[in-house]
Amino acid sequence: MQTRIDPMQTGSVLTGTIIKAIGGLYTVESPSGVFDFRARGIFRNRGQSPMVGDRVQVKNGVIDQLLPRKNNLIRPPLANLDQLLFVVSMYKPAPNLLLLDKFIAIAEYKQITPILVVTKADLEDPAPLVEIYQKAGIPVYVVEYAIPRTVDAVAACLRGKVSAFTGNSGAGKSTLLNAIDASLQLETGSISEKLGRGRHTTRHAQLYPVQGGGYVADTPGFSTFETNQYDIIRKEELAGCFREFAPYLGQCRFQDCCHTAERNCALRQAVEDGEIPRSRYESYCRMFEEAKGLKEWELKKN
Ligand SMILES: Nc1nc2c(ncn2[C@@H]2O[C@H](COP(=O)(O)OP(=O)(O)OP(=O)(O)O)[C@@H](O)[C@H]2O)c(=O)[nH]1
Ligand SMILES: [Zn+2]
Repeated sequence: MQTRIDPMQTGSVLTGTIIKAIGGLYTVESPSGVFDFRARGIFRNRGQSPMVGDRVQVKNGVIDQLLPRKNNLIRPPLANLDQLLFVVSMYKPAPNLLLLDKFIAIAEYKQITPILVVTKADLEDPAPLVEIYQKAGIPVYVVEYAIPRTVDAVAACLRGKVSAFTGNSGAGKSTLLNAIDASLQLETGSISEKLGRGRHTTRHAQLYPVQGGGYVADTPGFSTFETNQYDIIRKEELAGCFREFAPYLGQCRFQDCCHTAERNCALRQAVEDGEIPRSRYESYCRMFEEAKGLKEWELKKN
């Protein structure tokens, strides 16, 4: 624990987390309090840019050093995420498993824990979806607003972690955050108030402290996680982004097995045996085909 210091005082050093970034002004939460700082010009020269979620060192009232990042997303711009909660509704919109598996793979690739949150379970039986993802080893929460503990369970999984929510329009993100806000008591007011306003106008992200530790990230008016050219996974690395494939990798007849059409493929056998969910395997094959078509220059940006 740092002792309380005046961050503007000459010679002072402070370490904290950027919780907000607007127009070159960074809000840093530290053991000494919450302060706004600018960053040294050197970052711009190096093409580095401090991001929300970054751990930084502040010297003489200026952000002087970015501490190493665990991971980062480009859109929304966020560093050091621990977990991504994918909000998927059972009905209108219906689940799109290929899209979901793409996002999950990107999270795995960036070493962000994927978590599935199923909504509108009152409108359509969630059991088949839950079975697929539980079998895949991904944490699944089914939210039913008539049963408060199902909301509390989601709130509890946020404590002590840096989390972000994402999902299709209409999947129920705002509804969920509203419900969570009460059981979680997010500081600095309600996130949900910021959701749905100024949609697609701002792209900056913000971290909201969670009582008991941790943060929830939100991008005002924009909480959809986008895939873009930065989120491309090489075909050789793709199988490693499906956690339930792990026990079978290296077990195939051919060392360089792509697991798409080869004979004596341990992974394909596991699908036949019902050990790997078929829909997950199909997503892998679709993504593998897409990754095969990538040009080297598209991968360099990663
Ligand atoms: N029946 C039912 N309706 C729900 C549930 N969750 C959300 N809804 C409804 O679904 C609609 C969309 O929910 P929102 O929370 O606005 O969805 P969103 O993901 O925030 O959508 P965007 O703001 O477009 O990104 C609203 O009419 C909600 O009342 C649920 O669990 N059951
Ligand atoms: Zn194989």
